[in-house]
Amino acid sequence: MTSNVPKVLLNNGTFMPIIGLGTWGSDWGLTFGQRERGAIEQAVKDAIDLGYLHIDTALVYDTEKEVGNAINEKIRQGVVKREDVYIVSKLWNTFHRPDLVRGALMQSLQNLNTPYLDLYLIHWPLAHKEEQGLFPVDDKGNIVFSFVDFVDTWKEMEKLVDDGLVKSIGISNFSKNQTERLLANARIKPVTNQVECQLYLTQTKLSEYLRSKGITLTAYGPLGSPARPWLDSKEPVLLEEPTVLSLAAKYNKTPAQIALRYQIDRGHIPIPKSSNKTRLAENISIFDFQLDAGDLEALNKLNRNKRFFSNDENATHPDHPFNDEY
Ligand SMILES: NC(=O)C1=CN([C@@H]2O[C@H](COP(=O)(O)OP(=O)(O)OC[C@H]3O[C@@H](n4cnc5c(N)ncnc54)[C@H](OP(=O)(O)O)[C@@H]3O)[C@@H](O)[C@H]2O)C=CC1
Ligand SMILES: O=C1CO[C@H](CO)[C@@H](O)[C@@H]1O
Repeated sequence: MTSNVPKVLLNNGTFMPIIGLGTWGSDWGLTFGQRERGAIEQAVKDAIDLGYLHIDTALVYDTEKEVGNAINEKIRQGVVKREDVYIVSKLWNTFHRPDLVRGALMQSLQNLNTPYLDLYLIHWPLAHKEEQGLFPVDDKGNIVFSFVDFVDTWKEMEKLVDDGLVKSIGISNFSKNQTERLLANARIKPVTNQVECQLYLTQTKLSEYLRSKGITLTAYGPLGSPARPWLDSKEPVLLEEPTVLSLAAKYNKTPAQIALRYQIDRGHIPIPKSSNKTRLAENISIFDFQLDAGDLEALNKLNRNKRFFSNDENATHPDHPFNDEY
């Protein structure tokens, strides 16, 4: 398979394609089963045809089966081989207890119909009550917490690498302090921290910290997640920012391409989601230009530390990552 997507060298000697396809169907939020089935499967097939070789999913997205069907179909068609595709999935909060980690991974492998993952992430640093479904709630509708130490979870993640079930492991939504504590106790370093990163939340400090530790930053919601179910129509729209529009005109690119190139030029790995073939093609056509230093600085100035994924329902959990400065 030929693809013009560059790859990033990770701290364990493996390579990750520098842009990935997001597959969180933001259209159905936390209530599964209400979306049109098949859209993600078609998107992944289109994406592979267009040269995407990195697909991001998670057990909790309920898209693993569609992702797996699409990849396996493209393997059957001879478009790609398994080793060409970089598959990322995530351990959900209800499976942090060490005895549950391997079973959760096996469920993901079965859903994806693949013998191994390229990368497995701890989805959030905080745990939820085990064995009561994916969203355990009390009679008031509040999420029920669990207090498993993520270091204990990590030790099980390391064993998955030892056993060849996952090539790399990483973290998601970890703050600097949490990453620091993990590193102090880890035998295998995380290759990435997947966090929200977009023009209103540029993550300057976390990005610098992660770089100093040899950990990449994977940028989720890089387009500002415009289809999130909790969208507030009064909020400014990232892709309509005057700075973004004027740079789009200057470089003869679209606002989305500017937002994505901003991540690439900062050494991040963006994972935009699209189920539309034209936009999929647009989002990957960002390797024929570069933002100059002044323009990067102008984009940095759009930062307002605005999280679209504030995770407020977990704010009282002791491992809630966003009580830390970054
Ligand atoms: N680790 C974590 O906790 C999290 C991880 N993620 C991951 O990150 C991925 C990306 O984040 P996500 O929240 O989906 O948000 P994104 O910022 O990627 O935005 C996706 C939305 O933008 C639209 N879009 C895509 N391309 C364009 C374009 N060129 N111009 C205009 N609009 C466009 C899409 O619509 P359309 O499909 O119609 O093109 C979709 O509605 C997720 O899918 C998921 O895989 C996301 C949230 C949290
Ligand atoms: O990846 C994600 C997608 O959205 C979810 C919310 O609905 C998040 O909890 C999660 O981190």
